[in-house]
Amino acid sequence: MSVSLLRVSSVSVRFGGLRALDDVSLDIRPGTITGLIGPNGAGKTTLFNVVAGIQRPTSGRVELAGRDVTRHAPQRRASLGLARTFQRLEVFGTLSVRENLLVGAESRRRWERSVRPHAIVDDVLTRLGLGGVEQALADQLPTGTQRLVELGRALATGPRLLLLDEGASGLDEHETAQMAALLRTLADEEGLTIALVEHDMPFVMGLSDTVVMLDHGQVVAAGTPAEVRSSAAVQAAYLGSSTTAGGA
Ligand SMILES: Nc1ncnc2c1ncn2[C@@H]1O[C@H](COP(=O)(O)OP(=O)(O)OP(=O)(O)O)[C@@H](O)[C@H]1O
Repeated sequence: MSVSLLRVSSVSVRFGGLRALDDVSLDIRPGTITGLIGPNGAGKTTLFNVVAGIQRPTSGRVELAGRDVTRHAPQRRASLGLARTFQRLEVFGTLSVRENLLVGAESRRRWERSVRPHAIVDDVLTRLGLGGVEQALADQLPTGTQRLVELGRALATGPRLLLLDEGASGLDEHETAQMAALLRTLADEEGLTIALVEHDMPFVMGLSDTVVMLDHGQVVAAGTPAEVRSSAAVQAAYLGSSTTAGGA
């Protein structure tokens, strides 16, 4: 039996009268890529926030590697192997690429005292092909490279589970394909578990092992990309749009 790395059980989040999440459950197996789709306002970011510990659920439970983390602060979850990136690019523009990655590596040292931050950064620079720009200031780099820096900073914390909130947003077709290949390699060769929110349907469907669709805070479809693509819920939500979802 394969053990879930992430288990979300019956999670609901209410903002006043609004049910942003309504009894959501999902399991993510180690080393897999899960794509989270759904129209604007479906609850995708709220679900990420619940998993990351930024949003306390009104009810339900979150387990990371078999441990109940529902009441754990974000930093404690990070120490258990959770990292996330944000919808808006969040690189430190006035720091160099190396310094950006060091922020991630230094935070890892808080819970793993033996790590050598510069060695971690060297490794991430190599894995992401960023060695040539390590001294460049992040905000002087093109969006595609900044997305890699953001990813690199998350990787430098040594995650087991990476939450990517629109990590391919703003990338051109070529960069998007490169990002997909990179994420696939991280999952297949390093066993990294990835959950991603993405509006680019070909990207999600081509990359994910499992796709989960949220609508009005509920899981309305879940399965392989082929299963989800043919589900009535997806057909209804995205009828007439084969390339993008949600319109963001
Ligand atoms: N802090 C908050 N207070 C009140 N309502 C909120 C809050 N955060 C989110 N919401 C509402 O909860 C619902 C779900 O929002 P959420 O951002 O999770 O959706 P999403 O699927 O990520 O949307 P998008 O694709 O546009 O990013 C929306 O109706 C949103 O307006």
